[in-house]
Amino acid sequence: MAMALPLFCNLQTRFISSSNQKHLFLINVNPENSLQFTPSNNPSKRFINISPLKSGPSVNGYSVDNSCNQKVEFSKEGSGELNQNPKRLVEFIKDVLPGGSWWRLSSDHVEVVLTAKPLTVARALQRMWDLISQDRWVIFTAFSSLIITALSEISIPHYLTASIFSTQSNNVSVFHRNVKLLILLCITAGICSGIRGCCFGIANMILVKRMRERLYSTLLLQDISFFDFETVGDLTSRLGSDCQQVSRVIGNDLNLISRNLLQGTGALIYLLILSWPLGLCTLAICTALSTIMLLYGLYQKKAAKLIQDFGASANEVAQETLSLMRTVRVYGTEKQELTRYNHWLEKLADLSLKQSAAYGLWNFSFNTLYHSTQVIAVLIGGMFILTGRITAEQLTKFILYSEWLIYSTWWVGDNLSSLMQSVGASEKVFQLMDLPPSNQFISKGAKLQRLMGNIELLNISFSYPSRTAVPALQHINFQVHPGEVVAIVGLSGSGKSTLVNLLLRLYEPTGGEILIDGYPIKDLDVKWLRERIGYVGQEPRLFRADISSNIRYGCTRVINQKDVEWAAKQAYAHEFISSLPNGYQTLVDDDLLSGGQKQRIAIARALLRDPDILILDEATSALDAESEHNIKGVLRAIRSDLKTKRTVLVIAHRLSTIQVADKIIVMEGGKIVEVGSHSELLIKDGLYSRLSRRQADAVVPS
Ligand SMILES: Nc1ncnc2c1ncn2[C@@H]1O[C@H](COP(=O)(O)OP(=O)(O)OP(=O)(O)O)[C@@H](O)[C@H]1O
Repeated sequence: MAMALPLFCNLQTRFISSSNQKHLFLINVNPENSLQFTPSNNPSKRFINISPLKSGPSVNGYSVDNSCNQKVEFSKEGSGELNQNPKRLVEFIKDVLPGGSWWRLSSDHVEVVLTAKPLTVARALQRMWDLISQDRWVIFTAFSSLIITALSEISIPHYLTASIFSTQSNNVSVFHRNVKLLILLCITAGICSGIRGCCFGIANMILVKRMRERLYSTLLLQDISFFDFETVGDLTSRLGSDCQQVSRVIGNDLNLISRNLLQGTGALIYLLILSWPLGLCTLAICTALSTIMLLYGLYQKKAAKLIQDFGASANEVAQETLSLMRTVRVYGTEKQELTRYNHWLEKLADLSLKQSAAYGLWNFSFNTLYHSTQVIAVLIGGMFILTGRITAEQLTKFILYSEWLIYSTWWVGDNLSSLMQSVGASEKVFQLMDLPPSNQFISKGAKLQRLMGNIELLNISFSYPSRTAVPALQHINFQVHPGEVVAIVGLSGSGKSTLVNLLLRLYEPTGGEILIDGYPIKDLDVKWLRERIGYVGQEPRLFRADISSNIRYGCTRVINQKDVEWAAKQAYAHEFISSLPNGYQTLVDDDLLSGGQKQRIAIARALLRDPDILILDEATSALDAESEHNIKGVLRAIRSDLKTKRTVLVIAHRLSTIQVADKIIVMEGGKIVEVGSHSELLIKDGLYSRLSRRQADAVVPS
């Protein structure tokens, strides 16, 4: 079986960062060498995964058409060829020997030039301490009991040996005293070890909870453009498995490292006191062990970081596929999706293989060095006994303590590598946690006494942060007077929803200014403003909750069930809700209702807020003809009812919906091309009248 590693001849993905590390760019180098920059707020993001599938390069497991893709073939069935070619055999051996190319950990052909300063262990521990410091009593209790346990345990071999040798010399009183001390030490070590375990467990739980809390709240306060770059799968992976991995630091790694460091130091001092030449031999072996351990730890840290990344990518694919299960089923792409998921699983397996091999090497080194300590101790110690420099009791104590020392070194090494892994995993979590909240949540804007609903757009231009080179809106100017019903129409992709996004301040315009009641929108308190806007999006999503809660969602004024039902009646949703077995208490989610029903609930949600500005973005697209007629009735009522006078912006493809509008704005390619009433625009015989005619033709058979 041959494994193909494609060379990306026409597409390279690189990450560079500007000096403040806050702006990253994705650069696509195409064959003409023109560069496309895509900025991001998120320093940690792998914007795109370019990785080889068996058939060629891919974007997150999807194949990318790359006609001039060159392939370099590596044979997995190397052994057959290796037998025939001794030169290849030598190369193969060189590759798999420690330090060879097989051990190299590659981040899947995505070259990360710089994301943020790599996180050191000290810095990671400092960050963890910041999170947990307000409950420092747990840590102090844990460490105090750890010290008592370690000291008790390390004293046990001394009294154990002394007890045995005191019986040999028939010294009963010394024997009794030693046995009593042994019992006391065992009980103390047992109790303190229990307290230690419990306190470290609590500290762990507090750490994970705070990390998740902090990360989640940081994510919730990010600009909407941040979510254009990040995927849900990646973020949930950071919140889930990455935080869990980090939790091992206090409960496991630090706990064991401290205990063994303490006991190892105690054992070393004891050994040097017993016999310094023998002690120095053991120390030399432990130093060799520590060096190997350090290298192994660094390797594990890098591997862990990659495992987190690949795990997040696998999660991303699974999340996407499972949430689009209906599409997958209808198009019969189960196999393709499995391949896409498998792609990341294979990468994970490959990494785990390297990790296991490294673990094997580490164990081999440990075992060899451990047994050499025993041999050296018996050899040199035996000679020392023969020359009368030490007693048999001292040599026994020496062997017991040197074993203790070497095991402590091994434990420290093992847990240090686990600590490195956790630090590797925490890197992205802390990077995300460090993202500053969106400016909208920091700046305190003005709150007007009341919102009249006058909207003015002055020379507005905009391009999405993820596609800065393509303008979505260009030099838009229009005004909506209070109480007016204004419709925005145009071909798909002409920028209608983008306009709404700017009005809702989901994005900030790149040029021009929006005025609300004469005030620049960016000077107004964004929360206050949004509370006064009712918005129904193109594809309203429902929360997994009962219908009543879904309608009440986000409503800040005091309301009761009657108000909820009033809003539902206004949106012509009351009838279908009442026909459900549990009425307004029926549990729904995004999949349990039809598109039209979801839209009606969303319209009820918007109306319940009693907004001064109502924005309906294709809010009637999924409604049947009768419901649409009813909604048109709502629009008419809004226009005529002076009590509920509000400014209404309607985006609609079905031009029949918006004939009642006071003004119709026609858009094309991000620009306004026509403005007028329905009849004025028909007379103009421009884009609107063309669209109108086309829709009429589609309805009336010729
Ligand atoms: N989050 C985004 N990131 C990058 N580009 C976007 C984003 N959302 C929309 N665009 C692009 O902006 C342009 C305008 O899109 P917009 O959604 O405003 O069109 P629209 O007129 O509302 O279309 P439709 O009637 O199909 O909803 C399109 O070219 C679209 O591809």
